Amino acid sequence: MMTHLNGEFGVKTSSIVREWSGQVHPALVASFVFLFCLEACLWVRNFQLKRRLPGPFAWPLVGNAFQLGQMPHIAFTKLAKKYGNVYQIRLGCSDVVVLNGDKVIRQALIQHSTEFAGRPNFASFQFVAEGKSMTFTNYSRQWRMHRKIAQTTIRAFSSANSQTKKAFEQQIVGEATELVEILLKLSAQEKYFDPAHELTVAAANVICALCFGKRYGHDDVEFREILHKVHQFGQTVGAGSLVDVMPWLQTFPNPVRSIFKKFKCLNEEFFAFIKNKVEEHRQSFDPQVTRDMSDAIIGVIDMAEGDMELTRTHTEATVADMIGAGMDTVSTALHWLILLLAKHPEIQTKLHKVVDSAVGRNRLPSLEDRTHMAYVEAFIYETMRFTSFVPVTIPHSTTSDVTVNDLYIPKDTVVFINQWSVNHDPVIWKDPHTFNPSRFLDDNGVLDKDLTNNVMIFSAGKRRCIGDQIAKVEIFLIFAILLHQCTFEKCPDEDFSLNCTYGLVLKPLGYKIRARFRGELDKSQ
Ligand code: HEM
Repeated sequence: MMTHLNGEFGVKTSSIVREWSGQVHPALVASFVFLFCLEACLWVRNFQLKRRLPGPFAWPLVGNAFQLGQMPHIAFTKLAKKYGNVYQIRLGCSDVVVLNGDKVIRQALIQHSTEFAGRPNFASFQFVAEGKSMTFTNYSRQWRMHRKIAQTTIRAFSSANSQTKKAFEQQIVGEATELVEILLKLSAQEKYFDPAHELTVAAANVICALCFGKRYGHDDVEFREILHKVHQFGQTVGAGSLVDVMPWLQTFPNPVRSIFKKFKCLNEEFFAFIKNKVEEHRQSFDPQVTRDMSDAIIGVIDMAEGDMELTRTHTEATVADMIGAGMDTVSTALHWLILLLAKHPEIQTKLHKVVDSAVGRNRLPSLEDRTHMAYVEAFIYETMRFTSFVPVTIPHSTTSDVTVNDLYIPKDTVVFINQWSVNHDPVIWKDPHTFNPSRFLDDNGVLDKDLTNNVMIFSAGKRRCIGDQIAKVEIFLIFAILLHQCTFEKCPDEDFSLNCTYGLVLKPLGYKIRARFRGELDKSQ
């Protein structure tokens, strides 16, 4: 019934590391040696001048970049055992402080929320939404205003009142029922398949309907391309990405520079798609009728241009932030949920019983059923905790000097927040490497809210995810409907390991399942 995580998580080699192993021209080797010596001299000087935090020895030029391996969050957790929960590494030319463990991370993000609310001045961040992305800009008065507008817009279209709540719910139910149909179609003639693409389209359609009032077919070619770009984006901006910490790699041909060029292109193409959609909205904009989130943002930012520091490009960037953040994350959660469901048939049977007894067989699950399905919620929380599929947040930076755990961190330091270490912290989790949804239920089968609050997947503090509530609603409803309608069986030829690819999100490596229909709704009851 339980899955042990140790040794089960594997990883597909990151494209940077894989490509880096190629040959470079001798002249470049000479430049490399020169730079290495220069950096060594600077390093010795800095070492004598700076008050350093604990941390591993950092090699000149590359620092600790190649010590992080293919799963940086695991390497960070191992280093914490040796150097404590606050330590410093060096990545290329950047000093990076890594925060680990529940206590330290909450102390930093909640008690010192403003000090840790910055974003580093990374080269890649300047290319996201022409440098106007709320997600990737540093802490400032303008950023606070930008974030407030984005948050208020999300609330207005998901939870502001019973009418918006119902409309949002109906949109999700529509996507989930279409998803069921497609999964069953793909399972025809006993076929096994990877559900990744269908889950991505379902999640993407929910956020596209909110932003543009439009959804796409599962085979739409233009949409497929956009989804692919969002996926590639996440592969480049995760912690441990070399493009930002070794800017000198951009000065001569090498695989990292190629990856960076590709990153710029995909950002331009993705932003062009968003701009085009927002421009269509501007053409037909009517201040009396707010059709969707694009209209709402146009109504606030475009219409107040001149009175506010935000421009029309910020309008487009806000929409890009929502679409970019809302697609890959929710679909990855669903991808892990189905993998773990198929991997644990005995848990799946229990979940079916819970759903049937809360909902019956004459209607589909709704949000109101949530309180009667504690075990379903527990399964979702345990999946988030166990996989920690956003293992490290988007990099933070300090906005002023700050002390954490009695250790001094200067202003403008890059900070990595290791969420995986919170979710596997042995101080708060019993057997953290065991998959056990029941850990979230008390003796009466009621969901333990204190424990669910300990799961960290949406970060905390001033940079906490602004889509957390809509993500939770979406994940619960889609998952509950899939459970109500289908049984998922794993392909017997596969070992169903928890191998994954590393990026901003950890994605399961392709796996195959089959969906079986659990029977027509009995409308006569
Ligand atoms: C399961 C789904 C999701 C997960 C696990 C997730 C997780 C995260 C994490 C870890 C961050 C970074 C926080 C930090 O840097 O400390 C973040 C930021 C963000 N998320 Fe989400 N997210 C999810 C869904 C969504 C959705 C559906 C939306 C929008 C509609 C969204 C919008 C954002 C935005 C705009 C930010 C940037 C916040 C800022 O920099 O101030 N997310 N999310």
